[in-house]
Amino acid sequence: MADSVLELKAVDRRYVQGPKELVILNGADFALRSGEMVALVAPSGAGKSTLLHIAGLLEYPDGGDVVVNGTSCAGLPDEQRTAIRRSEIGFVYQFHHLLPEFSALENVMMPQLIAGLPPAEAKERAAQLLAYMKIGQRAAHRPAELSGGEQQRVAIARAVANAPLVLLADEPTGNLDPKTAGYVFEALEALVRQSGLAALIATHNEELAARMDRRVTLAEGKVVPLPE
Ligand SMILES: Nc1ncnc2c1ncn2[C@@H]1O[C@H](COP(=O)(O)OP(=O)(O)OP(=O)(O)O)[C@@H](O)[C@H]1O
Repeated sequence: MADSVLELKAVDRRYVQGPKELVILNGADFALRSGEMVALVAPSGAGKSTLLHIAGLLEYPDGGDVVVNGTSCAGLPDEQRTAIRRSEIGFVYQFHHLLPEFSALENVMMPQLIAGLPPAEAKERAAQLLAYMKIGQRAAHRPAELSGGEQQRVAIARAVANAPLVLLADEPTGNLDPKTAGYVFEALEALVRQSGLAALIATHNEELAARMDRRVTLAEGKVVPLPE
């Protein structure tokens, strides 16, 4: 395994807005080491989602490279980027993006079935993950029958269902009240620590950010450390 499971190398991202160019990332470098949890803390509009989408191979940078577990993704064909994303990266969004017509269990099984796992194995792993997230008793419920905190716990279980190396989370507790956010973050943290995943988590929540191994922010298009 490479020392850094995820690297951004001199990543550029600009948006053109009418006559103006909005520079979001400008030669941004970042390395996420195996097993570490890093908080990305920056004001609204600074580019956190942009950085996570590029790191998660959901968007292309205008320049630079994303290296996932030693594999350079610049110039890779779409199918290979998708394959790397599916096997190595789990994504949690602020809003759960669960499939409404499927149960919690089926939602967590889905990525595993897409990856070709036999249904019985996918089901067993999904049930284990939901139990680990303390939501096993809600496995048969559809997303609309779950609370916001429960939906996010299912979304987290789904994100790690394929045993990725890296978890990227964009304000995973941003939509929850502080108490529920605390519970959900605790479950997320326990899962990340237990499975040895590396995680980059964008959050506005200073208290949660302080619990991670280190904190970074965005300044002038670059990723810079925040003081301890
Ligand atoms: N497709 C796009 N076209 C033009 N501008 C965009 C596009 N996507 C994002 N932006 C702009 O880029 C900037 C960074 O957006 P981004 O969503 O990455 O910020 P953020 O730090 O995640 O913000 P928030 O905390 O509010 O979610 C914002 O000013 C946004 O308006």
